[in-house]
Amino acid sequence: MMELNLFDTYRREVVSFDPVNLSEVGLYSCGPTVYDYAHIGNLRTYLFVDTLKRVLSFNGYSVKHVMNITDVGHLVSDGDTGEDKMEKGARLQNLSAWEIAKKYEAHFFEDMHQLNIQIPTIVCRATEHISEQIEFIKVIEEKGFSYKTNDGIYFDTSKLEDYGHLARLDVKGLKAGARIDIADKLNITDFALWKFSGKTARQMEWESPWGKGFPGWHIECSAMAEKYLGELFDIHVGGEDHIPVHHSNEIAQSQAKNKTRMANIWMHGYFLQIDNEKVAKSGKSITLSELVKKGYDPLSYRYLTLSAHYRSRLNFTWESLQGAENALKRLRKLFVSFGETGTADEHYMSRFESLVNQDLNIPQALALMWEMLNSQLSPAAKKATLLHFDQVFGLQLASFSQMAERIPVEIERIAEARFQARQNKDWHLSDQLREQLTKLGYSIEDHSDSYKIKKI
Ligand SMILES: Nc1ncnc2c1ncn2[C@@H]1O[C@H](COP(=O)(O)OP(=O)(O)OP(=O)(O)O)[C@@H](O)[C@H]1O
Ligand SMILES: [Zn+2]
Repeated sequence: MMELNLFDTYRREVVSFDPVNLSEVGLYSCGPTVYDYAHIGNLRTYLFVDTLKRVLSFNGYSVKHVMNITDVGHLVSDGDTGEDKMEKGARLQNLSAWEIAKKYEAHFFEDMHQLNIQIPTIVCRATEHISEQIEFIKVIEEKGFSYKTNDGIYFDTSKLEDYGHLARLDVKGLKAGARIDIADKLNITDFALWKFSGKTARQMEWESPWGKGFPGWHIECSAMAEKYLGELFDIHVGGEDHIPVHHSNEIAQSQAKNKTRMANIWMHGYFLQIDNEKVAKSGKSITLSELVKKGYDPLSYRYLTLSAHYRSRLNFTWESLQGAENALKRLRKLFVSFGETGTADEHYMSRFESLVNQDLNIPQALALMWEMLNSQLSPAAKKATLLHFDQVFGLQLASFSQMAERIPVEIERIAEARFQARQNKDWHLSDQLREQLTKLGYSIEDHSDSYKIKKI
């Protein structure tokens, strides 16, 4: 087997992957905060995690992937101040925090499905692991790494010699230049482990040895990763914004309790940007269903993300999405035109493996795919090689049938009218149009904000 090399943010270098346990790789990725729709920036990070997982499987590893759902405790500001994003979402949308969590978690998995992202082995909600988080904080407290203020229990980052190593934080410099109010905190980098409910009534709160309240955002990942993957596992993943705060704090908690840095390799996906600004819920934001409504195939977005290396920022434009869609359509046409599949080509397979194993060089692997398609290989060999590559790309070529692209305009028109009727809650008209489609030999698969036409 060829060596697999991955970039470790902790060491700032490409390292050879050497799993803790050969029979199963332990992978943890930070999941969504379910107070709003995920935007395509968030989805870029989940696509990166999915590609990483596919590369691990491609190398013969079985992967235990754990992902959390943040449904409590993620405050509006990274500095442990401001409202809880869940409670704020609930207030703005006139739903309970629990309803908000349920609603957006369902939307999130819908997006995952549309992008052909494999579901993690274990999905764990923060609100369902409160006792594990309390136990974790208790040990941190016993070991002398915490202190109490008026509004909660805080982690004392000055107790660790190398706090912030992951981010190469200049803690002394931060202190000297501090202009922000650190309230009752002892150090600017200290963070909440448990927050008290205080005077304002909360929808989500629990009893604890320190009083009624809720966990800080970072403790859920340390506690749940340890529960499902142990004190030291293989790879921990998230977006680049997690490096200075969230992941630095996860590491601090696990160092205090277990004397480990949680994972041997820390990997980070870089931002999707629009006009060179981070795509963000509070700023420029586009959702997957907006792309679908404009007529794009979700997998075109997947293709677009494959065209940039995960450690470089990607600037989203509609032109680039259109380019990806054109490429994907061409790929599907070629795939179908090749007819029966044959034997994959050894030479291209080995070049492909060395590219994906070199810190996931997917853009070059994609270029290699086009080189192979334009080569002198037989159609049957091309098809087999393409299917081999698609284990990593995840473009679902194997299940793509020619029919998918040949929906008659008339059928599209009726389906769209039915979608509009559904949006207007005109159930009678919507049912009539569905019947009409069934008679014409088509069925509709409904999604929350879109639909898919299928030949019966
Ligand atoms: N523009 C972006 N490009 C790529 N990944 C992103 C982007 N914005 C956030 N992420 C990542 O998406 C994942 C989900 O994060 P989460 O649901 O907490 O959203 P968020 O960080 O609150 O998003 P936002 O900043 O838009 O409010 C995290 O791993 C985060 O690092
Ligand atoms: Zn996390």
